Amino acid sequence: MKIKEWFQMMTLGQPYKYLRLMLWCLFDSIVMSIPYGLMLGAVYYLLAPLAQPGTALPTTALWLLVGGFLAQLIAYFFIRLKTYIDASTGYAGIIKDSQITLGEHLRQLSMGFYSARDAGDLSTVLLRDYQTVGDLSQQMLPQVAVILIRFVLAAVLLAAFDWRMTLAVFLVIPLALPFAFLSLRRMGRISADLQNAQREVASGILEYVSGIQTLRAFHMAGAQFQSLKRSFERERSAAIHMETGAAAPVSMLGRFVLSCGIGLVMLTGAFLLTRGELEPFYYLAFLILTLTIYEPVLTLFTFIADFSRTRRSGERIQALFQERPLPEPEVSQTPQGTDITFEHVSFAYGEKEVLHDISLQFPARSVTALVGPSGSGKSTVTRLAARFWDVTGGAVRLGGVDVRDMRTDEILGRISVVFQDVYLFHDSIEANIRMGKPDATMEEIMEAAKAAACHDFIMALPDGYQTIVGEGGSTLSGGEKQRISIARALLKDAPIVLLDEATASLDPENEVLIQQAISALVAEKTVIVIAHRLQSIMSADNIIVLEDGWVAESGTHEQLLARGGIYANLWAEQSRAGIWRL
Ligand SMILES: Nc1ncnc2c1ncn2[C@@H]1O[C@H](COP(=O)(O)OP(=O)(O)OP(=O)(O)O)[C@@H](O)[C@H]1O
Repeated sequence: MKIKEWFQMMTLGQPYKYLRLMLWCLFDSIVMSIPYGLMLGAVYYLLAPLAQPGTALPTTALWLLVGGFLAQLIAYFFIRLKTYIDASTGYAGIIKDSQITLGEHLRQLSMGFYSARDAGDLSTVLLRDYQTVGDLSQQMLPQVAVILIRFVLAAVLLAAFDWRMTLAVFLVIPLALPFAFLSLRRMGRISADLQNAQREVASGILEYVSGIQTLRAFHMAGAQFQSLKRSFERERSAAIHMETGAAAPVSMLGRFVLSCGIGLVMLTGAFLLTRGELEPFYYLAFLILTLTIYEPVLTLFTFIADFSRTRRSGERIQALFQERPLPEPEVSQTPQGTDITFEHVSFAYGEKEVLHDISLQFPARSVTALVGPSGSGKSTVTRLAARFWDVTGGAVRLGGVDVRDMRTDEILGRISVVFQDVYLFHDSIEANIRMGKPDATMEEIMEAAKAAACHDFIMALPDGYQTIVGEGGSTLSGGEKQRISIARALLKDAPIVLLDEATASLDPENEVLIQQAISALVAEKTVIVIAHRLQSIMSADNIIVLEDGWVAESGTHEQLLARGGIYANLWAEQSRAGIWRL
């Protein structure tokens, strides 16, 4: 990876803001290095009388050095304070801005992106990955800046004293680096294991918590917990492996090589000293400065483990940024009417084509039902009508306009979607219904709730419309949730309704109520309904039977029965199964 790309990734796409912060850190590090210079000066003045007996101690110079040291202390206090405050608020700002930008970006991604995405995975990126990158770039990059400054300053200073000693100081650094890079690769592999284990744990927890009721009902909570426990175990052993298998050896190795460096400096110095080619003062100066150079290098070594972990987090954040939204037209065209047509539409999820050159008509203000075996492509058709994805061949038209020539919000503004997987937010019932029309009055909300047959059960709740719904709607029954989602759609009053009929069989009372709510919703609308029970769509204006992504047959209920094809068989099967309750 190029340094520029890496820097872009580590600074969460805001390198200039980050560089400004880093300049302060550099300044801070220069000021922090001043005492070393002053100390060397003091040592020099103290040693001078020893080297030439009879000379007086240069007290003025020594006092000046002490004064300089005090001034540095005061200056450093304020600079440190400024750097600390700026850095903390600055980094927090960088992370926040990047998260907001990512949030905005995610908002623009196609609905299809979400339906194919694991929620645990996304939240890992938004929470854990951001934290990992944030923590490290906050700690590591300033350290790198400090190391660079100290290196350059010390190298210049030392080279001015004695080039042979300078060589001895820096010789071990390139020797230690290859080991560090070798370990970096090894750690890359180990940290990939660790991150996979962490992701597995995050998804496992989410799944366990959301599915706990189902699991308990099937006496599977224990078994599923065992699998979650195994994920925890894997995470733990990967973390231990990371420390013992890679991090510890790297820092030990680095420490060893650099300790050899101190030995080398002492040896070279002693050799030059005995030959009279080096003054004792310079020998002392080298010993002090060698330590100040090696110390940050060691810190850098210990950062290597964190760096490889962070790199993957950074890559995952970038991968989300690189997800492209569906192309939006410059000017959104206005559809004439609300009919939907599929013209020779083909569609594939990745490599797998699931709709093959199909042409369909969904006339305005009429109910068209989609029927067919599981996996025949019914849901895909409804989702393509709302442009969750773009077709791979042909075109989907809304009111004569290709949906690709309309802005997504223009399309979704005309469509009410009532799918099976109803999601209610952890908010009041009123707020959940209001989503359909943010500026609706309370009367309108109640009217919609009445039409969707949920007003009575809402009023029976202790807090009525202000009752807070559990996350995902968990405190309401399936039928109640579905009716609230219908009330939401009724309030939106969009001219097109996409409806996925519930597969789960509901109790007769709920079923009647839902049918009543649906009848209110679909009146005078362009409706595409996915029907699982044929009896509920007998009166549909048109029924399209899909099979393996092809249109097998279409017509009214009577026409299809008379035809004696797939529909007639399905009808006979469902009649035999005695599904009807009416
Ligand atoms: N997000 C997806 N990624 C990959 N393949 C998918 C995706 N969604 C659906 N499919 C596949 O596309 C095919 C058609 O699926 P679709 O959900 O449209 O069928 P369906 O008729 O609505 O089925 P069901 O009645 O069971 O809901 C199936 O083979 C399914 O496995």
